[in-house]
Amino acid sequence: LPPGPTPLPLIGNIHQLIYLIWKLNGIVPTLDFYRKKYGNAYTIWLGPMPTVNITDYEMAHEIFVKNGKKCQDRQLAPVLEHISGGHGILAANGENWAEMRRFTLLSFRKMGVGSGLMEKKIMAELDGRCSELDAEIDKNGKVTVPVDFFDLTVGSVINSLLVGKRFDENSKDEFLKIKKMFDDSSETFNLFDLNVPVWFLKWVLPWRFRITWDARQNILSHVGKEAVERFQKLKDGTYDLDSEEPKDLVDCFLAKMRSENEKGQDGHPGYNMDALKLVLHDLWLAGQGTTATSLYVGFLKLVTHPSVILKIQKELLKITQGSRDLTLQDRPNTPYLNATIAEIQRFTSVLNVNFWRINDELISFRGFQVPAGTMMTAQIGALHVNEQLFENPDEFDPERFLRNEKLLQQLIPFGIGKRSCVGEQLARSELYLVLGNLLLRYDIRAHGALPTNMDVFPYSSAKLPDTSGKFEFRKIQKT
Ligand code: HEM
Repeated sequence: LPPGPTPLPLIGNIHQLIYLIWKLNGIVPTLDFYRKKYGNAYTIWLGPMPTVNITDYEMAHEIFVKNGKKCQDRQLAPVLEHISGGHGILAANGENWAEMRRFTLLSFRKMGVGSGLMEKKIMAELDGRCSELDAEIDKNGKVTVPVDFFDLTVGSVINSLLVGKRFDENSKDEFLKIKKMFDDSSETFNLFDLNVPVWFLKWVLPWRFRITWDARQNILSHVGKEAVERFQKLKDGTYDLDSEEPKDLVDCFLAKMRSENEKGQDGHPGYNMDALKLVLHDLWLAGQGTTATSLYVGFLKLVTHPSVILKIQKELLKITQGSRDLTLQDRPNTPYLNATIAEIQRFTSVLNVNFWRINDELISFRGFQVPAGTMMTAQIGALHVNEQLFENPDEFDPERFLRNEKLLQQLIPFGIGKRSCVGEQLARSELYLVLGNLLLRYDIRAHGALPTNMDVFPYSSAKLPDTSGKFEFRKIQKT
């Protein structure tokens, strides 16, 4: 195994980890500390289990792409596996996972993700949100924009894709309720919960087990409500499916479920209502907060770097002449905006600790022999602050990606290999269209003091910034 701190029997390196996470104030600085000490591949023992952590792109590629088939299973947090029963995408493995991942990617393609159709949906949502801002600007000359704006825009896009409904003024509260449930459950979920066995939680810390269980059940019934209602209507004959032009992911799933059921014994057993709820849950969980946080952090960075805003606006005005919206087809002609989005994603790195994979065969790399059954991962957060790849990593410097084009490839905000992000195309489209078009339409500044704490729960597995920051938008007058 790669080198690492000396483990103690039974507890491994847990005592050192707890001390360092406390002393350095977070998981990413701790992983970075070990990288500096042991190199880009190092072993940390979580109790009796070794974990191999990778903080370099080339090495991550060698393991998770070249040896991709050997490590497509995820180390599932026992409590989440217990709740999901092995269904869904995030906390599933094997045939069930592969089928649901394939199904989701295919359905996304059918619904136009990565094509003009999805672009239209994103722009329609953005236009709707902007018209609310414009009404306020017409009255007061400016509008104050809190994090909810990004949350609702992204939440609406994902909700229309999944269940065909955007969040408007009437359903805004429903969105905020679901969002709060997700946030609360991520805040309480940490490194400990990722690994501890269910029996231990149930018997020794039953209140902690209840928090996770209740949160997930609540979320599942909220997110799945629409699907259950539609299934009922389908049974009553008051709803019909159009498998050629599905309205949303629920339609795609119900059509597939029907066709698999018709095959009888030969049909895939994974298509049932519990599985549908879990797929919806996973896509909502993985797709909403990540994208909205990237936009919010992006604007925090931009308003504190007004020269970057000016350069983007100059680039965008040149190609749109200020007379049309920015489209996905413009991407090859907006290198500065592309570089800025990359730098925002490097800063945001949404996971403090990436999910571990388990290799099912021995993996040899750089003289190390990692036996089957080891937990391995590319630690994205630590990789993105590795100064060997990203010089002066604490600086917000979009131009680093223009000075060295290879860097774009070495940035892996969506993970790497067989378990990389299913929503990458959708997220990239949203970041480009929302960020670019807002900068084309508005003069954007900070409203009051901005928070500097980018990780309010540095011990949790996801990175959650202080969301109290607000922005002021004023319309840019078109020439
Ligand atoms: C900026 C936005 C996003 C970022 C930074 C992001 C990042 C990630 C990362 C780092 C992973 C884990 C990869 C690994 O295990 O190596 C992941 C997995 C995943 N993401 Fe995303 N994601 C984003 C948006 C989305 C969206 C919009 C969706 C869905 C609509 C989505 C759905 C998923 C799913 C389902 C997985 C699990 C894939 C699997 O296990 O096979 N993500 N994402």
